[in-house]
Amino acid sequence: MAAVAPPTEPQFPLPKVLTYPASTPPSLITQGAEGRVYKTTHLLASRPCALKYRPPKPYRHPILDARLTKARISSEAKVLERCWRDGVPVPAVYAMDPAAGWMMIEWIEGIPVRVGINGWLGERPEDGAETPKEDETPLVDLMKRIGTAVGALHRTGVVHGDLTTSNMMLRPRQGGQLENGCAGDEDRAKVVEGDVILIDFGLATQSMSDEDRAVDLYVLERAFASTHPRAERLFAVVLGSYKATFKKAPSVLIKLEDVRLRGRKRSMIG
Ligand SMILES: Nc1ncnc2c1ncn2[C@@H]1O[C@H](COP(=O)(O)OP(=O)(O)OP(=O)(O)O)[C@@H](O)[C@H]1O
Repeated sequence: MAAVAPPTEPQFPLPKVLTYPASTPPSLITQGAEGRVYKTTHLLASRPCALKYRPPKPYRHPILDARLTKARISSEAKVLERCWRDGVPVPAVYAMDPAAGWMMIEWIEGIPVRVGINGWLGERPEDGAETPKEDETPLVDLMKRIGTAVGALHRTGVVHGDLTTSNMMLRPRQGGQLENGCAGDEDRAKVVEGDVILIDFGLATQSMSDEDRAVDLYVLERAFASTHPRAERLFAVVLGSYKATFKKAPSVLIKLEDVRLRGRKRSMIG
C-alpha cells in the first residue's frame, strides 16, 4: 500500500474559519506586513475564494489592535461592495467577519497585469532603440482596458491608493491564457488578453476630489514607469481611455500636471 503523506503543518496558525473541513486544504498565497491571503474552498467546493486575513499584532495594544483590524477589514469590504455594485471590475465579497480579521472574496483566476506586460515585452530592447516596428495592438488594447477600469473606479467615487500593475489581475476569457506570462511568438498576444480586475483595496478610500484621483493616477504612472520602462510611452494610452470612460477626467488630468510638477520638485530637492 502506498504511504500516505502526513498532513503538513501550516507555516502560520490558520484563522479559525479555515480550520473547519473543506474540500481542499487552504493554501497560503502571500504573507505581507499587514496580513495574509489564502486560497480556499471553504465556502463551496466549486467556488475558490481568496481569504484576506489580518492576524492580531502582538506589538500593538490589544484593544487598539482589535479596533484597527475591524475598521480596516470593514472599510476594504465596503469599498469593494460599492465598486462591485456599480460594475467596476473588482472581486465580489462573499463573506466577512471584521472582528475576527477576515473577509472572503471572489478568487480571480489569471496572472497579474505586471506579469502579462512583461511577458509581452520579453527580450525587447529599450524604448527608442532602432528596431523594426511591430504590431503592438494587443498591448495597446490592454492599456486601454487598464484606463477603462481606473476610469470606472474613479467614476464610482473610489480612489485605490496603491494602483500598480501588480494590483490588477488579467482574468482569462474563453480559450484561456498562459500560466506564467512566458510565450512563444504564436502565443505572445495571449499573455496580454483577458479582463482587467482591480484588487487590493486595503488603502482605498471614497473620494470625489480631483486631487485624490490625480494622485491615484500619478502613483500608477510612476509604478508603470519603474516596472515597465520599455513600455513607458504607452501610458498615454491608459490616460486616453481613462478620459473616454470618465466624464470628469479632463479636470483630473489638469490636476495630474500639478501633481507631476510637485513630484519632480520633490525629487530635485531629494
Ligand atoms: N481576489 C483574488 N484573487 C486571486 N488572487 C488574489 C486575490 N486577492 C489577492 N490575491 C493575491 O494575493 C496577493 C496579495 O493580495 P493583496 O495585495 O490584496 O494583499 P496584501 O498586499 O496583503 O493587502 P494589503 O496591501 O491590504 O495589506 C495579490 O498580489 C494576488 O496575487
